[in-house]
Amino acid sequence: MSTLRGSKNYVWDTAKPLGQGATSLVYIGREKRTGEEVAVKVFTPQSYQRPRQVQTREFEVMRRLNHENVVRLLAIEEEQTMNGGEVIVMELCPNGSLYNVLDSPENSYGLCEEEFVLVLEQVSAGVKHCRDHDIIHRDIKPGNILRCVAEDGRSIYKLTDFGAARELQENEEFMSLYGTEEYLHPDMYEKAVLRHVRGQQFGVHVDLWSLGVTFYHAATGNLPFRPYGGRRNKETMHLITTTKEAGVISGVQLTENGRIEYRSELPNTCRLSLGIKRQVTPFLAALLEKDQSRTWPFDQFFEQVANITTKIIIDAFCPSLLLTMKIYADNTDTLQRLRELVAEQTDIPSNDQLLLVGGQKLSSLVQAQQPIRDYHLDISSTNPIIVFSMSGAFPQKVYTPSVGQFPQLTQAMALDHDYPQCKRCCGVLHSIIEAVRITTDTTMLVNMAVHMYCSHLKQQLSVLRESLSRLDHQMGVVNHWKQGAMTQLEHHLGLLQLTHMASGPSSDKVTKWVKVIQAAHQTHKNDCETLFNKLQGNSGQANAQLQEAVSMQASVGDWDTALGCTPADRCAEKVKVMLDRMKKILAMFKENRAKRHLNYNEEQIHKFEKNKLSELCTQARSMLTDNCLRKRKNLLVTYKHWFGKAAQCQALISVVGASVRQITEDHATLVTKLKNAEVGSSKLINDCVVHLRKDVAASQPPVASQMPAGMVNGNAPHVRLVNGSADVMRGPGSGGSGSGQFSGPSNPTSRQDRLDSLLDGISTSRQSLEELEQLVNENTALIRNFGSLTEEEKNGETA
Ligand SMILES: Nc1ncnc2c1ncn2[C@@H]1O[C@H](COP(=O)(O)OP(=O)(O)OP(=O)(O)O)[C@@H](O)[C@H]1O
Repeated sequence: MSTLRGSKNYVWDTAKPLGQGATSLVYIGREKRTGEEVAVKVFTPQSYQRPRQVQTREFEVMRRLNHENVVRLLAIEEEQTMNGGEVIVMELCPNGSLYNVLDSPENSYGLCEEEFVLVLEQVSAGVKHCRDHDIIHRDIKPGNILRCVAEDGRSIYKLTDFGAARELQENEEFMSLYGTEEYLHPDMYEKAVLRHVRGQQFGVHVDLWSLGVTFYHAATGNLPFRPYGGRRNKETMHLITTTKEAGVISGVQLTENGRIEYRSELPNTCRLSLGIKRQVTPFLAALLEKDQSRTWPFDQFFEQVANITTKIIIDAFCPSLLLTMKIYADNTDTLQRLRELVAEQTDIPSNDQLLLVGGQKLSSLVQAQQPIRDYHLDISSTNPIIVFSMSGAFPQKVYTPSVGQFPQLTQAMALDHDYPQCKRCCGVLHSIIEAVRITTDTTMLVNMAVHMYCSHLKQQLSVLRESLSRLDHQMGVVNHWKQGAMTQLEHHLGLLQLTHMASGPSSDKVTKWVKVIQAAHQTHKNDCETLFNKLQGNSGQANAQLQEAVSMQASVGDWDTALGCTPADRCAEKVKVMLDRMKKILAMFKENRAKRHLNYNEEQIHKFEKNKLSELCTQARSMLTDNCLRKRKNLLVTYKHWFGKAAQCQALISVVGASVRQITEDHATLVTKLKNAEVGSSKLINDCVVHLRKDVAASQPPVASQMPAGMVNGNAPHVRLVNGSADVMRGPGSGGSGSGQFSGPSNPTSRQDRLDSLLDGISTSRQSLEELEQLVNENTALIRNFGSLTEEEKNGETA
């Protein structure tokens, strides 16, 4: 007899249903015209015993929904049989449900992070679409979340089974009972499962509780509330959910009538990173809140989901903790916030963190106020931000990858138990593979971290070496200039003494000026010499420390990259081989369970396989603990020792760095002092010149047409530079003694002008070292020029 059935536009094969629910069977079908595959939900005869309005509600609800994360309704058609009812034709979701995903041994301890975030985001989007149409689902659970696979291989989750759904506003309530007991809100559980009749009304928030249980299940592979004995222990189930305190996200009873273990944190075996756990835990606690006055409105739930799913995820690794991290940051967060988030996971305070990316300091790659979303850095799980403590502090806590516990395997053969036990073993083996992979990755990352830290030390040393050698060079220049400036001041004094000789009536005044200028000059000279000597001493010390740091760095560079579990050990591959063997045993145990009775030979083979299962468990456990985790421990001890040395080297580098900064500052102070010395002395000399000019002007009748204005009214002389080219080091007093050549303007308009130039030059001050050096040169030329003037000219007389 044909198993094909149909409606006007569709046919379906009833031989092999896709799934079965309480009220229906779902089959794969095809559209007659296009051949497109669809899912056809055919209702069981019992379902027609429900009131008509309840039956049609599913159609009505589905007609109103249209969203990527809700299974799409294609048609509602009459089955073409004598008493065929209406069937629902939907898009086909051929990859099972979230329940099937979670039932796979691979996900025994929950989904991986990427998949979990997809579930969170997409299920919430589906629920939001329902809420936007004032619809509550009332039977949210992994079995009612179907999975499709997109073209890029990623999962798409879709809400299905609107058999219990109805229209309900946020402030409305309902009385009827729907849902699957483990996922039911405690109040509904009390009424539907415990049958306590209290006439309770329920609001839309019951969906939030079911979502909380579903997300917990997806995150951990287990239900959050588990009484001993499971479903049959209904009173305890109700007790757990109704007596749990706010913030508690799970309650488990491990022994009959035993204590209930409440937890506010996700279990260690959960595969999610610490980063997302910090986001998800309070979120689950809010959803699993029985007290209506404390439950979230839907808007807050959607907001929180968006908050988690739109975060930027940054990979980081802390070698001192052997911890691989995912940092969940907001779009607008900046470097400081990133440091705070790292501190939350590592306990290394923000201001003690050294963050390296590809060997470079993160702070040198991004700006302090730059939002993280604009970091265009190639950060990934294989190239994470490496987090060190600058002070060399070593955190106390250590992360060890958590794995599940193998069940106690009994010797006796028990067909019903052996299959689920073997399935649990497969789950544990999956978690061991993941732990082994983490251990191998950690080794690689520690090697990378050591390499990066070494190059960071080297980089700093080379910068310091360069800074010190630049400072040494500058010291030479400053010394050169210092001597020149001091010599110049001597020249000025010499010049004044010449003026003194020529000034006759003003001789006493000049003597006073000379004394004042000499005293000031001496003070400046002492000051500059003291600082210069200090600088020389510090620079010598910094150079010696730098040498010490260089040799320390060389010894820090020794690191054995073969420490720890490496890919060359092929540990993960070895455990995978064990898993393949175990899966074969699982398949056999499944068949045997279905047979319910085995003959003698089959029984013997079953027993052999059960022993093999036990051996595989021992082998895998030993591979992890005696090999991988032991090596991991050794790696940490060696790293700790290495980091101690590296941190010492870093500390010395910091000392040298501080010295270099101090030397640079002192250097700047010395330059300022030298400038001040020169400007100060020049000003005194200038004042002296102005006074002396006044005296000269008062004692000799001026020739008005040839006198510069500044000389007549006694104002500060106008600065006119003469470009000298003589070398300042040609010898102190060389200009003053008249031994040099005049190198100023070749044809001065008058000797009076030349004398003015000479005096003007003396009173000129400059801003920068180069300018001052040039001034020294210029003034030396002026002084030399002075020697070629006649006595009259020196007294200001014109030819
Ligand atoms: N569109 C679909 N594509 C693929 N499989 C589907 C589809 N719809 C339903 N199924 C399968 O059929 C099963 C039963 O469907 P559904 O949950 O809608 O039926 P039900 O009778 O309302 O069930 P319940 O007992 O949850 O009320 C689902 O668990 C799923 O495995």
